[in-house]
Amino acid sequence: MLKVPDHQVAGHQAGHGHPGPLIDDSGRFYKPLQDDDRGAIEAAFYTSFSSNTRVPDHIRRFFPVFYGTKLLEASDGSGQWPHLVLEDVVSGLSHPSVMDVKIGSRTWYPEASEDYIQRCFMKDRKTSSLDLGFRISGLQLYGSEESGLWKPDRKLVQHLSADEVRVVLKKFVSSNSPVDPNLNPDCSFASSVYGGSSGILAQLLELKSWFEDQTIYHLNSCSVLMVYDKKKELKGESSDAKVKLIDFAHVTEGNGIIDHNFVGGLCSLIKFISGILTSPDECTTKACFAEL
Ligand SMILES: O=P(O)(O)O[C@@H]1[C@@H](OP(=O)(O)O)[C@H](OP(=O)(O)O)[C@H](O)[C@H](OP(=O)(O)O)[C@H]1OP(=O)(O)O
Ligand SMILES: Nc1ncnc2c1ncn2[C@@H]1O[C@H](COP(=O)(O)OP(=O)(O)O)[C@@H](O)[C@H]1O
Repeated sequence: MLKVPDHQVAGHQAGHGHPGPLIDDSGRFYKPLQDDDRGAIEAAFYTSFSSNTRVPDHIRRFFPVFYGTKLLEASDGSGQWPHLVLEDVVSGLSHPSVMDVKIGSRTWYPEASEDYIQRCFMKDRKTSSLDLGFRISGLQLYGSEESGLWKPDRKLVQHLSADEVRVVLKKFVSSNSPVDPNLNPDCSFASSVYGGSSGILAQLLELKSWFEDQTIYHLNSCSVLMVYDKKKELKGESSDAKVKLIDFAHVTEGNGIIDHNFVGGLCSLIKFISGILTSPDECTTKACFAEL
């Protein structure tokens, strides 16, 4: 049975004349192809990437598995619509904590239309992208049985300062309530989710070392999705923290040049996360929580 995912944290949702993603019980995520160049570019990227022998296997695991495209009844009831069939990277998690981080200080690229460049330019300048090299596009995490799911306003999280971004990255790996402005995030899962030989930081560093060298693709406006199961962390079990790259609607050819916009953003995100691991107790001002 297909259903609308409640774990979607950013991107287009059903409404305003276009369908949104769907999931099924077998762990697949169906992303509607956008009906302009973006759909064709993303489908072409997945097709090229899946068969590109220059992509090492240890890097391939950071991308959702691609199962082709399929015509499906659109989630907004508008009829049959082509969808990308992808691995649902959140499937099987009971209390999924999910954060979508759009990488790059600029989301525009020279090949785009002038109108698109102008829109991106304004968004990059107004959000944290220009200052930090990335912006949090959206997130969700479980607070507690009482407070339930915390899904802060997307527009708010995109515009945070460096201090506020640090707070959100701390909340993401904390056991205490994310909604209480008087609580300093305890970072009790930082070492298991961000740290360790297979944690999020190690995965980001592995990606970085490939992106410092690869010149095949430029991942414009692409996101890092960070995912783990908070329920497992609360029970002291391994939560299989994962990093996946998503959203390839603006990929262009690298033409022998490294994707320095992506590498820069990744380095900046890495610096924030490694700072939390080395100084989890660093005092965070109350003003930062109040905003959220
Ligand atoms: O429609 P909006 O204003 O929500 O903007 C979309 C963005 O949402 P956000 O600015 O983060 O709230 C959205 O960003 P996210 O994927 O949510 O991070 C995309 O940038 C989307 O453009 P495209 O599909 O990548 O070409 C953007 O869609 P377009 O405006 O380019 O259609
Ligand atoms: N393969 C996937 N598995 C699970 N969730 C996904 C997957 N791809 C995307 N998502 C969810 O959908 C959101 C939007 O995806 P994205 O590809 O960025 O769409 P858009 O092109 O509309 O911006 C992400 O923030 C994430 O929550």
